Amino acid sequence: MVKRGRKQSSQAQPEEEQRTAKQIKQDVKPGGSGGDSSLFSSLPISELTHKAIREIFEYQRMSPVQHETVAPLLKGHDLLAKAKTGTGKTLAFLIPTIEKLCSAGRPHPLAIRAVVLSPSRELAMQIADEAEKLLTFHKLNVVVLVGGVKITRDYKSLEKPADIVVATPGRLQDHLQNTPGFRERLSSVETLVLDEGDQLLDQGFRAEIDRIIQQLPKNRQSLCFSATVPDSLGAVLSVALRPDFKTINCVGEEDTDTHARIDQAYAIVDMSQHTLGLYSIIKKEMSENPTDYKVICFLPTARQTQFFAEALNFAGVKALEIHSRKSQSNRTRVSDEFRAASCGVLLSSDVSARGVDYPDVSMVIQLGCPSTREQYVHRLGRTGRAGKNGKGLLMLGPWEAGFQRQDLKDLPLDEATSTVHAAILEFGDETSMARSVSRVNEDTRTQTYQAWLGYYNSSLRRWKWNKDKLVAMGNQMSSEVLLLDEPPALLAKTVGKMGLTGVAGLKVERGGGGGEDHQGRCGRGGEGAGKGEAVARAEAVVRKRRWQG
Ligand SMILES: Nc1ncnc2c1ncn2[C@@H]1O[C@H](COP(=O)(O)OP(=O)(O)OP(=O)(O)O)[C@@H](O)[C@H]1O
Repeated sequence: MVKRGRKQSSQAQPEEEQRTAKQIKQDVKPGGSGGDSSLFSSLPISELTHKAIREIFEYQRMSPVQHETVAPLLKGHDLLAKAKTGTGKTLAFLIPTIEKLCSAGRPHPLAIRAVVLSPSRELAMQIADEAEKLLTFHKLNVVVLVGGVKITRDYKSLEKPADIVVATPGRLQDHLQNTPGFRERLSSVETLVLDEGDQLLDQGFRAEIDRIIQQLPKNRQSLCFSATVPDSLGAVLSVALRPDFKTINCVGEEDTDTHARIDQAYAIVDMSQHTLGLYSIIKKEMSENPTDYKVICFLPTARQTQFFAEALNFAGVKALEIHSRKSQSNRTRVSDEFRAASCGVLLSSDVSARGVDYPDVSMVIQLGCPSTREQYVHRLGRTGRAGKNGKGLLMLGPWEAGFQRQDLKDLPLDEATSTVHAAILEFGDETSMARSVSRVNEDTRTQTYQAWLGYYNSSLRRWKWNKDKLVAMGNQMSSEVLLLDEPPALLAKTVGKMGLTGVAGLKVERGGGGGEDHQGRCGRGGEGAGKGEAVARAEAVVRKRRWQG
Protein backbone atom coordinates (compact mmCIF):
# COMPACT_ATOMS: atom_id res chain seq x y z
CA MET A 1 0.00 0.00 0.00
CA VAL A 2 1.39 3.42 -0.90
CA LYS A 3 1.40 5.67 2.10
CA ARG A 4 0.87 9.38 1.66
CA GLY A 5 1.52 10.71 5.15
CA ARG A 6 3.07 9.46 8.38
CA LYS A 7 0.42 7.78 10.49
CA GLN A 8 -0.10 9.34 13.87
CA SER A 9 -1.35 7.92 17.10
CA SER A 10 -4.89 9.24 17.58
CA GLN A 11 -3.96 11.16 20.74
CA ALA A 12 -0.96 12.90 19.25
CA GLN A 13 -2.65 13.64 15.98
CA PRO A 14 -3.86 17.25 16.21
CA GLU A 15 -0.61 18.63 17.60
CA GLU A 16 1.55 16.52 15.29
CA GLU A 17 -0.55 17.46 12.29
CA GLN A 18 -0.29 21.12 13.14
CA ARG A 19 3.47 20.85 13.47
CA THR A 20 3.86 18.99 10.17
CA ALA A 21 1.61 21.47 8.38
CA LYS A 22 3.69 24.35 9.75
CA GLN A 23 6.92 22.72 8.60
CA ILE A 24 5.58 22.06 5.12
CA LYS A 25 4.57 25.71 4.99
CA GLN A 26 8.11 26.70 5.95
CA ASP A 27 9.54 24.55 3.20
CA VAL A 28 7.17 25.88 0.61
CA LYS A 29 7.02 29.46 1.87
CA PRO A 30 8.26 31.98 -0.67
CA GLY A 31 11.95 32.76 -0.31
CA GLY A 32 12.01 36.32 0.93
CA SER A 33 9.52 38.32 -1.07
CA GLY A 34 6.43 36.49 0.22
CA GLY A 35 2.87 37.00 -0.96
CA ASP A 36 1.18 35.36 -3.89
CA SER A 37 4.27 35.38 -6.05
CA SER A 38 4.95 31.98 -4.49
CA LEU A 39 1.79 30.50 -6.03
CA PHE A 40 2.45 28.29 -9.02
CA SER A 41 -0.47 30.06 -10.71
CA SER A 42 1.62 33.27 -10.81
CA LEU A 43 4.28 31.66 -13.04
CA PRO A 44 4.34 32.67 -16.70
CA ILE A 45 4.29 29.08 -17.97
CA SER A 46 2.10 27.12 -20.37
CA GLU A 47 -1.42 26.13 -19.39
CA LEU A 48 -0.51 22.47 -19.98
CA THR A 49 2.22 22.63 -17.33
CA HIS A 50 -0.08 24.55 -14.96
CA LYS A 51 -2.70 21.86 -15.43
CA ALA A 52 -0.20 19.10 -14.51
CA ILE A 53 0.97 20.98 -11.40
CA ARG A 54 -2.67 21.52 -10.36
CA GLU A 55 -4.21 18.18 -11.28
CA ILE A 56 -1.37 15.65 -11.16
CA PHE A 57 0.92 17.03 -8.44
CA GLU A 58 -1.85 18.96 -6.66
CA TYR A 59 0.62 21.63 -5.55
CA GLN A 60 -0.34 25.25 -5.06
CA ARG A 61 2.73 26.94 -3.66
CA MET A 62 6.30 26.76 -4.78
CA SER A 63 9.01 25.78 -2.33
CA PRO A 64 11.67 28.49 -1.78
CA VAL A 65 14.09 26.91 -4.25
CA GLN A 66 11.34 26.73 -6.88
CA HIS A 67 10.25 30.29 -6.14
CA GLU A 68 13.78 31.63 -6.43
CA THR A 69 15.06 29.69 -9.42
CA VAL A 70 12.20 29.12 -11.87
CA ALA A 71 11.84 32.78 -12.89
CA PRO A 72 15.55 33.39 -13.74
CA LEU A 73 15.68 30.05 -15.49
CA LEU A 74 12.69 30.97 -17.64
CA LYS A 75 14.71 34.03 -18.71
CA GLY A 76 17.45 31.71 -19.99
CA HIS A 77 20.20 32.22 -17.38
CA ASP A 78 22.73 29.53 -16.53
CA LEU A 79 22.42 28.75 -12.85
CA LEU A 80 24.10 27.12 -9.89
CA ALA A 81 21.46 26.48 -7.21
CA LYS A 82 21.96 25.21 -3.70
CA ALA A 83 19.02 24.18 -1.50
CA LYS A 84 18.67 21.68 1.31
CA THR A 85 17.73 18.06 0.69
CA GLY A 86 14.09 17.26 -0.02
CA THR A 87 13.00 20.83 -0.81
CA GLY A 88 11.80 20.33 -4.38
CA LYS A 89 14.84 20.92 -6.59
CA THR A 90 13.61 18.38 -9.15
CA LEU A 91 10.56 20.43 -10.17
CA ALA A 92 12.67 23.59 -9.95
CA PHE A 93 14.77 22.44 -12.89
CA LEU A 94 12.12 20.43 -14.75
CA ILE A 95 9.53 23.22 -15.08
CA PRO A 96 11.81 25.68 -16.95
CA THR A 97 13.38 22.86 -18.96
CA ILE A 98 9.98 21.73 -20.22
CA GLU A 99 8.75 25.27 -20.81
CA LYS A 100 11.70 25.96 -23.07
CA LEU A 101 10.91 22.86 -25.13
CA CYS A 102 7.25 23.63 -25.57
CA SER A 103 7.87 27.24 -26.56
CA ALA A 104 9.40 26.03 -29.88
CA GLY A 105 8.86 23.00 -32.07
CA ARG A 106 11.31 20.09 -32.55
CA PRO A 107 14.07 21.13 -34.97
CA HIS A 108 13.91 17.59 -36.38
CA PRO A 109 11.84 14.55 -35.35
CA LEU A 110 14.60 12.75 -33.44
CA ALA A 111 16.28 15.76 -31.85
CA ILE A 112 17.35 15.39 -28.20
CA ARG A 113 16.60 18.81 -26.75
CA ALA A 114 17.35 18.48 -23.06
CA VAL A 115 19.75 16.26 -21.15
CA VAL A 116 19.45 15.70 -17.41
CA LEU A 117 22.42 13.91 -15.85
CA SER A 118 22.18 12.09 -12.53
CA PRO A 119 24.89 10.25 -10.59
CA SER A 120 22.71 7.21 -9.88
CA ARG A 121 20.33 5.02 -11.84
CA GLU A 122 17.56 5.16 -9.25
CA LEU A 123 17.67 8.95 -9.20
CA ALA A 124 17.61 9.12 -13.01
CA MET A 125 14.48 6.94 -13.08
CA GLN A 126 12.84 9.04 -10.40
CA ILE A 127 13.56 12.29 -12.29
CA ALA A 128 12.14 10.73 -15.48
CA ASP A 129 8.95 9.74 -13.60
CA GLU A 130 8.59 13.29 -12.31
CA ALA A 131 9.17 14.67 -15.84
CA GLU A 132 6.56 12.31 -17.27
CA LYS A 133 4.02 13.49 -14.72
CA LEU A 134 4.78 17.10 -15.62
CA LEU A 135 4.40 16.24 -19.31
CA THR A 136 1.02 14.51 -18.85
CA PHE A 137 -0.76 17.04 -21.07
CA HIS A 138 2.16 17.89 -23.37
CA LYS A 139 3.21 16.01 -26.49
CA LEU A 140 6.84 15.62 -25.48
CA ASN A 141 8.77 12.42 -24.71
CA VAL A 142 11.18 11.44 -21.96
CA VAL A 143 13.73 8.65 -22.40
CA VAL A 144 15.81 7.20 -19.54
CA LEU A 145 19.27 5.84 -20.35
CA VAL A 146 20.96 4.14 -17.41
CA GLY A 147 23.54 1.43 -16.90
CA GLY A 148 22.48 -2.09 -15.99
CA VAL A 149 19.61 -2.06 -18.50
CA LYS A 150 19.95 -4.05 -21.74
CA ILE A 151 21.25 -1.72 -24.41
CA THR A 152 18.68 -3.13 -26.84
CA ARG A 153 15.98 -1.62 -24.64
CA ASP A 154 17.64 1.77 -25.05
CA TYR A 155 17.68 1.29 -28.85
CA LYS A 156 13.95 0.62 -28.76
CA SER A 157 13.29 3.74 -26.66
CA LEU A 158 15.48 5.82 -28.95
CA GLU A 159 13.45 4.87 -32.02
CA LYS A 160 10.87 7.42 -30.82
CA PRO A 161 11.44 11.15 -30.34
CA ALA A 162 13.49 11.76 -27.18
CA ASP A 163 12.89 15.40 -26.28
CA ILE A 164 14.32 14.91 -22.80
CA VAL A 165 16.98 12.33 -22.04
CA VAL A 166 17.57 11.56 -18.36
CA ALA A 167 20.78 9.57 -18.04
CA THR A 168 23.66 8.41 -15.93
CA PRO A 169 26.96 9.69 -17.39
CA GLY A 170 28.41 6.25 -18.18
CA ARG A 171 25.47 5.07 -20.26
CA LEU A 172 25.17 8.40 -22.10
CA GLN A 173 28.83 8.25 -23.00
CA ASP A 174 28.39 4.66 -24.16
CA HIS A 175 25.71 5.83 -26.62
CA LEU A 176 27.89 8.72 -27.72
CA GLN A 177 30.67 6.30 -28.60
CA ASN A 178 28.72 3.37 -29.96
CA THR A 179 25.21 4.28 -31.10
CA PRO A 180 25.08 5.46 -34.71
CA GLY A 181 23.44 8.86 -35.05
CA PHE A 182 23.32 9.56 -31.30
CA ARG A 183 26.01 12.23 -31.42
CA GLU A 184 24.08 14.06 -34.17
CA ARG A 185 20.88 13.90 -32.14
CA LEU A 186 22.66 15.62 -29.24
CA SER A 187 23.60 18.56 -31.42
CA SER A 188 20.10 19.99 -30.77
CA VAL A 189 20.43 20.11 -26.99
CA GLU A 190 19.08 23.39 -25.60
CA THR A 191 19.29 22.59 -21.88
CA LEU A 192 21.75 20.60 -19.79
CA VAL A 193 20.90 19.84 -16.16
CA LEU A 194 23.47 18.47 -13.73
CA ASP A 195 21.47 17.18 -10.78
CA GLU A 196 23.74 16.58 -7.77
CA GLY A 197 26.16 18.71 -9.80
CA ASP A 198 28.94 18.64 -7.20
CA GLN A 199 29.13 14.86 -7.42
CA LEU A 200 28.95 14.84 -11.22
CA LEU A 201 31.78 17.35 -11.49
CA ASP A 202 33.86 15.54 -8.90
CA GLN A 203 36.70 13.18 -9.82
CA GLY A 204 34.57 10.04 -10.19
CA PHE A 205 32.46 11.30 -13.11
CA ARG A 206 34.59 14.15 -14.36
CA ALA A 207 36.13 12.51 -17.43
CA GLU A 208 32.73 11.28 -18.67
CA ILE A 209 31.09 14.66 -18.05
CA ASP A 210 33.89 16.45 -19.93
CA ARG A 211 33.44 14.16 -22.94
CA ILE A 212 29.66 14.57 -22.94
CA ILE A 213 29.86 18.36 -22.65
CA GLN A 214 32.26 18.55 -25.59
CA GLN A 215 29.50 17.13 -27.78
CA LEU A 216 26.83 19.62 -26.74
CA PRO A 217 26.14 22.96 -28.43
CA LYS A 218 27.91 25.88 -26.74
CA ASN A 219 24.83 28.11 -26.75
CA ARG A 220 22.81 25.77 -24.51
CA GLN A 221 21.42 26.73 -21.10
CA SER A 222 23.07 24.81 -18.26
CA LEU A 223 21.86 24.28 -14.71
CA CYS A 224 23.61 22.74 -11.75
CA PHE A 225 21.60 21.81 -8.63
CA SER A 226 22.70 20.32 -5.33
CA ALA A 227 22.20 20.43 -1.57
CA THR A 228 25.96 20.74 -1.14
CA VAL A 229 28.35 23.03 -2.99
CA PRO A 230 31.89 22.42 -1.78
CA ASP A 231 34.49 25.14 -2.43
CA SER A 232 36.24 22.86 -4.90
CA LEU A 233 33.20 23.08 -7.20
CA GLY A 234 33.99 26.65 -8.24
CA ALA A 235 37.07 25.61 -10.19
CA VAL A 236 35.27 23.01 -12.29
CA LEU A 237 31.97 24.79 -12.90
CA SER A 238 33.36 26.62 -15.92
CA VAL A 239 33.35 23.28 -17.73
CA ALA A 240 29.58 23.17 -17.64
CA LEU A 241 28.20 26.69 -17.15
CA ARG A 242 28.70 29.90 -19.12
CA PRO A 243 30.95 32.43 -17.30
CA ASP A 244 28.06 34.75 -16.42
CA PHE A 245 26.07 32.07 -14.61
CA LYS A 246 23.90 33.10 -11.65
CA THR A 247 24.21 31.56 -8.20
CA ILE A 248 21.16 31.10 -5.98
CA ASN A 249 21.77 29.85 -2.48
CA CYS A 250 18.62 28.96 -0.57
CA VAL A 251 20.65 28.02 2.51
CA GLY A 252 21.27 31.19 4.53
CA GLU A 253 24.82 32.17 5.51
CA GLU A 254 24.12 31.46 9.17
CA ASP A 255 22.26 28.26 8.45
CA THR A 256 23.59 24.70 8.17
CA ASP A 257 23.26 22.40 5.17
CA THR A 258 21.00 20.08 7.18
CA HIS A 259 17.43 20.61 8.43
CA ALA A 260 16.88 21.65 12.05
CA ARG A 261 13.85 19.36 12.14
CA ILE A 262 16.06 16.27 11.74
CA ASP A 263 17.39 15.16 15.12
CA GLN A 264 21.01 14.26 14.47
CA ALA A 265 23.11 12.11 16.78
CA TYR A 266 26.36 10.17 16.72
CA ALA A 267 27.63 7.18 18.66
CA ILE A 268 31.14 5.81 19.01
CA VAL A 269 30.77 2.06 19.15
CA ASP A 270 33.41 -0.66 19.32
CA MET A 271 33.71 -2.81 16.23
CA SER A 272 32.61 -5.89 18.15
CA GLN A 273 29.28 -4.19 18.88
CA HIS A 274 28.50 -2.91 15.39
CA THR A 275 26.16 -5.69 14.30
CA LEU A 276 24.39 -5.91 17.62
CA GLY A 277 24.23 -2.12 17.87
CA LEU A 278 22.67 -1.81 14.43
CA TYR A 279 20.18 -4.59 15.18
CA SER A 280 19.23 -3.08 18.55
CA ILE A 281 18.77 0.47 17.26
CA ILE A 282 16.52 -0.81 14.47
CA LYS A 283 14.53 -2.89 16.98
CA LYS A 284 14.19 0.19 19.19
CA GLU A 285 12.88 2.24 16.27
CA MET A 286 10.47 -0.58 15.39
CA SER A 287 9.18 -0.81 18.93
CA GLU A 288 8.77 2.96 19.29
CA ASN A 289 7.00 3.35 15.92
CA PRO A 290 5.43 -0.06 15.30
CA THR A 291 3.17 1.10 12.49
CA ASP A 292 5.34 3.64 10.74
CA TYR A 293 9.02 2.89 11.23
CA LYS A 294 10.89 3.31 7.96
CA VAL A 295 14.65 3.02 8.34
CA ILE A 296 17.47 3.37 5.83
CA CYS A 297 20.91 2.26 6.94
CA PHE A 298 23.88 3.33 4.81
CA LEU A 299 27.09 1.30 4.70
CA PRO A 300 30.38 2.29 3.06
CA THR A 301 30.56 -0.58 0.56
CA ALA A 302 28.21 -2.85 -1.37
CA ARG A 303 29.59 -5.93 0.38
CA GLN A 304 29.12 -4.52 3.88
CA THR A 305 25.56 -3.67 2.87
CA GLN A 306 25.05 -7.26 1.78
CA PHE A 307 26.67 -8.69 4.93
CA PHE A 308 24.62 -6.63 7.40
CA ALA A 309 21.41 -7.24 5.44
CA GLU A 310 21.98 -11.01 5.51
CA ALA A 311 22.86 -10.94 9.22
CA LEU A 312 19.77 -8.86 10.11
CA ASN A 313 17.50 -11.16 8.10
CA PHE A 314 18.90 -14.22 9.91
CA ALA A 315 18.31 -12.34 13.17
CA GLY A 316 14.65 -11.89 12.26
CA VAL A 317 14.63 -8.28 11.01
CA LYS A 318 13.30 -8.20 7.46
CA ALA A 319 15.80 -5.98 5.68
CA LEU A 320 15.88 -5.07 1.99
CA GLU A 321 19.26 -4.42 0.39
CA ILE A 322 20.26 -2.22 -2.52
CA HIS A 323 23.75 -1.74 -3.90
CA SER A 324 25.86 -2.00 -7.03
CA ARG A 325 26.33 -5.79 -6.75
CA LYS A 326 22.64 -6.37 -7.44
CA SER A 327 21.17 -6.51 -10.93
CA GLN A 328 19.37 -3.37 -12.07
CA SER A 329 16.03 -5.20 -12.22
CA ASN A 330 16.50 -6.26 -8.60
CA ARG A 331 17.51 -2.70 -7.60
CA THR A 332 14.42 -1.27 -9.27
CA ARG A 333 12.14 -3.83 -7.63
CA VAL A 334 13.63 -3.22 -4.16
CA SER A 335 13.47 0.53 -4.63
CA ASP A 336 9.79 0.35 -5.66
CA GLU A 337 9.00 -1.96 -2.75
CA PHE A 338 10.60 0.33 -0.17
CA ARG A 339 8.99 3.42 -1.71
CA ALA A 340 5.53 1.87 -1.47
CA ALA A 341 5.98 0.32 1.99
CA SER A 342 4.51 2.00 5.04
CA CYS A 343 7.09 0.26 7.28
CA GLY A 344 10.43 -1.24 6.39
CA VAL A 345 14.19 -1.43 6.70
CA LEU A 346 16.49 -0.80 3.76
CA LEU A 347 20.24 -1.33 3.83
CA SER A 348 21.95 0.65 1.12
CA SER A 349 25.32 1.63 -0.22
CA ASP A 350 25.68 5.15 -1.59
CA VAL A 351 23.49 4.31 -4.61
CA SER A 352 20.59 5.75 -2.58
CA ALA A 353 22.54 8.53 -0.91
CA ARG A 354 21.54 11.35 -3.22
CA GLY A 355 18.24 12.58 -4.52
CA VAL A 356 16.22 9.43 -4.00
CA ASP A 357 12.82 10.40 -2.60
CA TYR A 358 11.45 7.59 -0.43
CA PRO A 359 8.43 9.00 1.35
CA ASP A 360 8.22 9.08 5.14
CA VAL A 361 11.63 7.71 6.10
CA SER A 362 11.60 7.97 9.90
CA MET A 363 15.29 7.32 10.52
CA VAL A 364 18.61 7.28 8.68
CA ILE A 365 21.43 5.29 10.23
CA GLN A 366 24.97 5.62 8.87
CA LEU A 367 27.16 2.77 10.06
CA GLY A 368 30.81 3.47 9.34
CA CYS A 369 32.30 6.71 8.14
CA PRO A 370 30.81 8.33 5.02
CA SER A 371 33.32 9.14 2.28
CA THR A 372 32.84 12.89 2.72
CA ARG A 373 30.94 15.46 4.76
CA GLU A 374 28.77 16.09 1.66
CA GLN A 375 27.83 12.43 1.51
CA TYR A 376 26.81 12.57 5.19
CA VAL A 377 24.48 15.49 4.43
CA HIS A 378 22.89 13.80 1.40
CA ARG A 379 22.40 10.44 3.16
CA LEU A 380 20.84 12.19 6.16
CA GLY A 381 18.56 14.02 3.74
CA ARG A 382 16.68 10.81 2.91
CA THR A 383 14.65 11.64 6.02
CA GLY A 384 12.97 14.92 6.94
CA ARG A 385 11.79 15.57 3.37
CA ALA A 386 9.08 17.98 2.23
CA GLY A 387 8.65 19.47 5.68
CA LYS A 388 8.48 16.22 7.66
CA ASN A 389 10.47 15.32 10.80
CA GLY A 390 13.25 12.79 10.91
CA LYS A 391 16.10 11.28 12.88
CA GLY A 392 19.69 10.54 11.95
CA LEU A 393 22.22 8.38 13.76
CA LEU A 394 25.87 8.20 12.72
CA MET A 395 27.56 5.13 14.23
CA LEU A 396 31.34 5.28 14.04
CA GLY A 397 34.15 3.04 15.22
CA PRO A 398 36.53 4.71 17.73
CA TRP A 399 39.15 5.18 14.99
CA GLU A 400 36.63 7.21 12.94
CA ALA A 401 35.57 9.58 15.72
CA GLY A 402 37.63 12.40 14.19
CA PHE A 403 35.18 12.62 11.28
CA GLN A 404 32.43 13.80 13.58
CA ARG A 405 34.76 16.12 15.54
CA GLN A 406 36.34 17.72 12.46
CA ASP A 407 34.15 17.37 9.38
CA LEU A 408 30.78 17.74 11.10
CA LYS A 409 31.76 20.20 13.81
CA ASP A 410 29.31 22.86 12.64
CA LEU A 411 26.35 20.45 12.54
CA PRO A 412 24.10 19.87 15.57
CA LEU A 413 24.85 16.23 16.43
CA ASP A 414 24.10 15.02 19.98
CA GLU A 415 26.14 12.24 21.46
CA ALA A 416 24.12 9.01 21.62
CA THR A 417 26.71 6.37 22.49
CA SER A 418 24.88 5.50 25.69
CA THR A 419 21.59 5.25 23.77
CA VAL A 420 23.12 2.56 21.55
CA HIS A 421 24.45 0.68 24.59
CA ALA A 422 21.07 0.92 26.30
CA ALA A 423 19.37 -0.38 23.15
CA ILE A 424 21.81 -3.32 23.07
CA LEU A 425 20.93 -4.12 26.68
CA GLU A 426 17.23 -3.91 25.95
CA PHE A 427 17.00 -5.61 22.55
CA GLY A 428 20.29 -7.39 21.88
CA ASP A 429 21.31 -10.96 22.48
CA GLU A 430 24.95 -11.52 21.70
CA THR A 431 24.78 -15.29 21.34
CA SER A 432 21.80 -15.23 19.07
CA MET A 433 23.36 -12.45 16.96
CA ALA A 434 26.57 -14.48 16.71
CA ARG A 435 24.52 -17.43 15.46
CA SER A 436 22.89 -15.19 12.83
CA VAL A 437 26.26 -13.89 11.66
CA SER A 438 27.57 -17.46 11.43
CA ARG A 439 24.78 -18.28 9.02
CA VAL A 440 25.88 -15.53 6.60
CA ASN A 441 27.31 -17.04 3.46
CA GLU A 442 31.09 -17.59 3.60
CA ASP A 443 31.55 -15.87 0.24
CA THR A 444 29.70 -12.79 1.49
CA ARG A 445 32.01 -12.64 4.51
CA THR A 446 35.16 -13.03 2.42
CA GLN A 447 33.99 -10.35 -0.01
CA THR A 448 33.07 -8.05 2.88
CA TYR A 449 36.58 -8.40 4.30
CA GLN A 450 38.11 -7.61 0.92
CA ALA A 451 35.81 -4.63 0.32
CA TRP A 452 36.50 -3.30 3.82
CA LEU A 453 40.24 -3.37 3.11
CA GLY A 454 39.63 -1.70 -0.23
CA TYR A 455 37.52 1.11 1.27
CA TYR A 456 39.97 2.00 4.04
CA ASN A 457 43.00 1.43 1.79
CA SER A 458 41.75 4.17 -0.52
CA SER A 459 41.92 6.73 2.30
CA LEU A 460 44.86 5.65 4.50
CA ARG A 461 45.99 9.21 5.01
CA ARG A 462 42.59 10.16 6.38
CA TRP A 463 43.01 7.53 9.14
CA LYS A 464 46.74 8.14 9.56
CA TRP A 465 47.31 4.42 8.98
CA ASN A 466 50.07 2.57 7.23
CA LYS A 467 49.46 -0.71 5.37
CA ASP A 468 50.31 -2.83 8.44
CA LYS A 469 47.74 -0.97 10.50
CA LEU A 470 45.17 -1.34 7.71
CA VAL A 471 45.59 -5.11 7.64
CA ALA A 472 45.58 -5.34 11.45
CA MET A 473 42.28 -3.41 11.54
CA GLY A 474 40.85 -5.50 8.70
CA ASN A 475 41.74 -8.66 10.58
CA GLN A 476 40.12 -7.29 13.71
CA MET A 477 36.99 -6.67 11.63
CA SER A 478 37.17 -10.23 10.30
CA SER A 479 37.22 -11.57 13.84
CA GLU A 480 34.85 -9.16 15.62
CA VAL A 481 32.27 -8.38 12.93
CA LEU A 482 32.43 -11.30 10.51
CA LEU A 483 33.16 -13.69 13.42
CA LEU A 484 35.72 -15.64 11.41
CA ASP A 485 38.41 -17.66 13.23
CA GLU A 486 41.00 -16.46 10.77
CA PRO A 487 40.93 -13.74 8.13
CA PRO A 488 39.87 -15.03 4.70
CA ALA A 489 42.54 -15.66 2.07
CA LEU A 490 42.67 -13.17 -0.80
CA LEU A 491 43.94 -13.88 -4.30
CA ALA A 492 47.54 -12.82 -4.86
CA LYS A 493 46.33 -10.76 -7.83
CA THR A 494 43.86 -8.84 -5.63
CA VAL A 495 46.47 -8.27 -2.95
CA GLY A 496 48.84 -6.94 -5.60
CA LYS A 497 46.22 -4.58 -7.02
CA MET A 498 45.59 -3.18 -3.54
CA GLY A 499 49.33 -2.60 -3.10
CA LEU A 500 49.37 -4.93 -0.10
CA THR A 501 51.83 -7.57 -1.29
CA GLY A 502 54.10 -8.60 1.56
CA VAL A 503 52.06 -6.97 4.32
CA ALA A 504 52.15 -9.09 7.46
CA GLY A 505 48.91 -10.71 8.59
CA LEU A 506 47.39 -10.93 5.13
CA LYS A 507 46.53 -14.41 3.96
CA VAL A 508 47.27 -14.92 0.29
CA GLU A 509 45.78 -17.61 -1.92
CA ARG A 510 47.95 -18.50 -4.88
CA GLY A 511 45.16 -20.03 -6.93
CA GLY A 512 43.28 -23.20 -5.84
CA GLY A 513 43.27 -24.71 -2.38
CA GLY A 514 44.21 -23.18 0.93
CA GLY A 515 45.92 -19.96 1.69
CA GLU A 516 49.24 -19.04 3.15
CA ASP A 517 49.83 -15.92 5.15
CA HIS A 518 53.00 -13.92 5.21
CA GLN A 519 54.19 -15.81 8.24
CA GLY A 520 53.72 -19.05 6.30
CA ARG A 521 50.69 -20.35 8.24
CA CYS A 522 48.02 -22.22 6.30
CA GLY A 523 44.22 -22.27 6.48
CA ARG A 524 41.10 -20.80 4.89
CA GLY A 525 39.18 -18.60 7.29
CA GLY A 526 36.65 -21.20 8.36
CA GLU A 527 35.75 -22.14 4.77
CA GLY A 528 34.28 -25.60 4.44
CA ALA A 529 33.11 -25.74 8.02
CA GLY A 530 29.61 -27.13 8.46
CA LYS A 531 26.76 -25.12 9.97
CA GLY A 532 27.18 -26.80 13.35
CA GLU A 533 30.84 -25.86 13.42
CA ALA A 534 30.04 -22.28 12.41
CA VAL A 535 27.59 -21.87 15.29
CA ALA A 536 30.01 -23.51 17.72
CA ARG A 537 32.65 -21.08 16.51
CA ALA A 538 30.30 -18.13 17.03
CA GLU A 539 29.51 -19.28 20.53
CA ALA A 540 33.20 -19.65 21.25
CA VAL A 541 33.75 -16.08 20.09
CA VAL A 542 31.05 -14.85 22.47
CA ARG A 543 32.51 -16.94 25.33
CA LYS A 544 36.01 -15.61 24.62
CA ARG A 545 34.74 -12.05 24.62
CA ARG A 546 33.00 -12.59 27.94
CA TRP A 547 36.21 -13.97 29.43
CA GLN A 548 38.08 -10.95 28.16
CA GLY A 549 35.42 -8.78 29.82
N1 LIG B 1 5.85 22.83 -4.26
C1 LIG B 1 5.78 21.69 -3.59
N2 LIG B 1 4.80 21.49 -2.67
C2 LIG B 1 4.74 20.33 -1.95
N3 LIG B 1 5.58 19.29 -2.11
C3 LIG B 1 6.57 19.42 -3.01
C4 LIG B 1 6.72 20.61 -3.80
N4 LIG B 1 7.78 20.44 -4.62
C5 LIG B 1 8.28 19.20 -4.37
N5 LIG B 1 7.55 18.59 -3.41
C6 LIG B 1 7.80 17.24 -2.86
O1 LIG B 1 8.93 17.31 -1.99
C7 LIG B 1 9.69 16.09 -2.03
C8 LIG B 1 11.16 16.38 -2.27
O2 LIG B 1 11.36 16.89 -3.58
P1 LIG B 1 12.68 16.59 -4.42
O3 LIG B 1 12.92 15.12 -4.48
O4 LIG B 1 12.58 17.34 -5.69
O5 LIG B 1 13.77 17.24 -3.44
P2 LIG B 1 15.28 17.63 -3.72
O6 LIG B 1 15.46 19.01 -3.22
O7 LIG B 1 15.64 17.35 -5.13
O8 LIG B 1 16.02 16.62 -2.73
P3 LIG B 1 17.53 16.03 -2.79
O9 LIG B 1 18.46 17.15 -2.40
O10 LIG B 1 17.51 14.95 -1.79
O11 LIG B 1 17.75 15.59 -4.20
C9 LIG B 1 9.09 15.24 -3.13
O12 LIG B 1 8.29 14.23 -2.56
C10 LIG B 1 8.23 16.21 -3.92
O13 LIG B 1 7.16 15.59 -4.54
